[in-house]
Amino acid sequence: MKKVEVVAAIIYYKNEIFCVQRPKNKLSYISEKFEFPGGKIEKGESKEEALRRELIEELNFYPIKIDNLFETVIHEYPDFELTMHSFKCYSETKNIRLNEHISSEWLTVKNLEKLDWAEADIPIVNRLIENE
Ligand SMILES: Nc1nc2c([nH]c(=O)n2[C@@H]2O[C@H](COP(=O)(O)OP(=O)(O)OP(=O)(O)O)[C@@H](O)[C@H]2O)c(=O)[nH]1
Repeated sequence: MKKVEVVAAIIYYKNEIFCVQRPKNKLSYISEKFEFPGGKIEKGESKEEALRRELIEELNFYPIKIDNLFETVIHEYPDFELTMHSFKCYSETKNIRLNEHISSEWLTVKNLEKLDWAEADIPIVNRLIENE
C-alpha cells in the first residue's frame, strides 16, 4: 500500500488550539474533515523543516516555539498508510490566515471532540484530552 509521511502542528495560543478544515476531496474520509495544519515531508527535509515550510505555505505562520515530538500516529486509510508526526507549537496571535483550508476554529482541549476530525487525528485528540 502507498505510504505517506506527514508532519502536523498542534498550534496553541494560551489554552486554545488551532483546528483547520480541509477542502472537499474525492476521498470521502478526508473530505471536509478537521485536521492539524501540516503536510508531507519532502526529500532531504527534517520533520521540523517540513513543519516550518508547511506552516508558511498553508498559513503564513511562523511559530514562536516548536516542542519536541508529541505523538506519531500510524493509520491505515483505504488508499494509503499514513504516518503522522505531531508537534505542539506556540503562536503569539490568534490572527492566522488560511491559504488552503476552508475554515478554522480555536478550541480548548475539552471542546476538541465536537469537530469532525480525520480518523488519523483521533489518537492525537484523545491524548491531548487525557493529558489535560
Ligand atoms: N497535514 C495533515 N494531514 C493529515 C492530518 N490528518 C490526516 O489524515 N492527514 C492526511 O495526510 C495527508 C497530508 O496531505 P496534505 O495534503 O496535507 O499534504 P501536502 O500539502 O504536502 O500535500 P500535496 O502537496 O500533495 O497536496 C492527507 O491525505 C491528509 O488527509 C492532519 O492532521 N494534518
